[in-house]
Amino acid sequence: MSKEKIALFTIFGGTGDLAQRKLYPSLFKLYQKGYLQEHFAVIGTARRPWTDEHYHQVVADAIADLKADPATVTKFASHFYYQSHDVTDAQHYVTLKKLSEKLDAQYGLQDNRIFYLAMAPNFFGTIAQHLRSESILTTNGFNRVIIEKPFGHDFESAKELNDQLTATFNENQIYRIDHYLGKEMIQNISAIRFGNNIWESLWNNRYISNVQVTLSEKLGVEERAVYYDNSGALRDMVQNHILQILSLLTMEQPVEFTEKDIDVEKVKALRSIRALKPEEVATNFVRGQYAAADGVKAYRHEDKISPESNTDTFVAGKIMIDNYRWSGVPFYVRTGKRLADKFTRIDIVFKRPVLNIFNHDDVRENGDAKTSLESNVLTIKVEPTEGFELRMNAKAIGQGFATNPVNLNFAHDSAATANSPEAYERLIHDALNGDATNFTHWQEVAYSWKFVDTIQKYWDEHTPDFPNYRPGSMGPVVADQLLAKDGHEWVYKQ
Ligand SMILES: NC(=O)C1=CN([C@@H]2O[C@H](COP(=O)(O)OP(=O)(O)OC[C@H]3O[C@@H](n4cnc5c(N)ncnc54)[C@H](OP(=O)(O)O)[C@@H]3O)[C@@H](O)[C@H]2O)C=CC1
Ligand SMILES: O=C1O[C@H](COP(=O)(O)O)[C@@H](O)[C@H](O)[C@H]1O
Repeated sequence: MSKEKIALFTIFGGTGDLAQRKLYPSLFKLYQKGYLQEHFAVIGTARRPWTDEHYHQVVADAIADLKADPATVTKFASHFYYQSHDVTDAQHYVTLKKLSEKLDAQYGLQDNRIFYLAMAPNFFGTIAQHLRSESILTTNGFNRVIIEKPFGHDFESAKELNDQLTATFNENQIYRIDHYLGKEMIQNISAIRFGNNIWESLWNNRYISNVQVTLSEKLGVEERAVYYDNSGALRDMVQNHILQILSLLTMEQPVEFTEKDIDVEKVKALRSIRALKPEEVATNFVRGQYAAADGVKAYRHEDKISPESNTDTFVAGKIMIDNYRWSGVPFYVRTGKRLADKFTRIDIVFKRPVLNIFNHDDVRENGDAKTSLESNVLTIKVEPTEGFELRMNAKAIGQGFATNPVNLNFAHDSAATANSPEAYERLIHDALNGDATNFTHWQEVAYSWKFVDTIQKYWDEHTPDFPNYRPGSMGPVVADQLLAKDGHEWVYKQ
């Protein structure tokens, strides 16, 4: 059976950064792998008056790093068409419909449509409404819309946006992108949990002491200062990526590994997160903003950022899950810009053995049992290395009976990861297949915003003492104290 997928992509925001850095390279990789062949076309739209020839050059430049042979690049780019289009102008949709129908006939696209909204979210509702009112949606093939983040600014705006979208599309036609769900090792969470009895049987509050999720970035806000200053780390990373990861780590085993069953379990997990009362925010969540150091400008002195900005460029928090499996286990999360390094990791910290029988001095202290044995830690390395590490206690070589922690390591080999589809490529492929498993469903978005809104509201009402961390560090000292007061510490320290 041919693996070819047949569709017309209409990219709103076709001249933008996301389209050029992520979408065109991903489409090209799907083309190289034969998922896209003869029966696909792309209409790129935006306001600037580009010609098709110029657009082909932009597409070729966007994939230049992939070092493909020029003939293949030219053939691929020939499937791209540019339409100058202001999304607020109804007349432009009439032209868009004509071009879509022409390309459908030319490439045999069977009325299959993917609308990719790679634009600022305030336009999503307008676009969806025009797609319906100007009858751009087809009746015979599929119509799917891929929505970029951020999906709203808070619960109310997310709901309003969702209402606008669902006036045109059913929930099963809406693909809300969270690119972390397209990452190899995030998808691997389910494989290790449900594919290995040793983990699933220990995956609960009897054996796990705490879980730590770290999404660390070395860079600052780069080109996205205006968006970021209006968002901050909590909205930019916690509401979506971190809570999605948390739902995969904590959900119950789905009846079947299908979109519907996984969504049911993820929603239950997100519903089980203990909502914070306003007075509990300060003891459970801390925020930070980077100062100047070592030639790096302070956040408040970055281009397009107000010198008085109180936007959080770092957040760390403790999240409790009120269900039978997780009651009592803290989930510590942290993310930030201008930290020590660029990496993502999940550390599952197991409870220590109750006694250390190997060292008699340790066994009793003031009549209490005490152990100096280290906790076992399972680390899921999401990036840059993709793999797992397990810290165990083993006998130290030599006389006597001392123990040492040792690490068991597995990393995907670099050849395999080089060929593994990048997140956007994988997610676009899923959307072509009509598989929304690795996209965010509305109820998940809604519960995530409700949790985050309480924290954001408290922060908006209390002025922080910023800046409070050095670029190149792992964030403010309050992030360490958050764990220390529970008798824990971050597994990854600088
Ligand atoms: N860039 C990134 O790395 C990421 C981006 N995102 C999200 O993706 C979306 C796009 O981001 P990004 O590509 O960076 O943004 P850009 O500002 O680079 O692109 C915005 C696009 O919208 C077009 N546009 C603006 N106004 C109109 C209009 N009235 N009618 C038609 N087109 C218009 C612009 O083209 P023109 O000016 O020619 O009209 C441009 O193509 C945003 O929602 C962002 O949050 C999410 C994750 C990462
Ligand atoms: O969604 C976002 O993610 C990126 C980090 O993604 P990664 O795949 O490079 O880890 C972040 O830089 C950006 O601010 C945020 O909007």
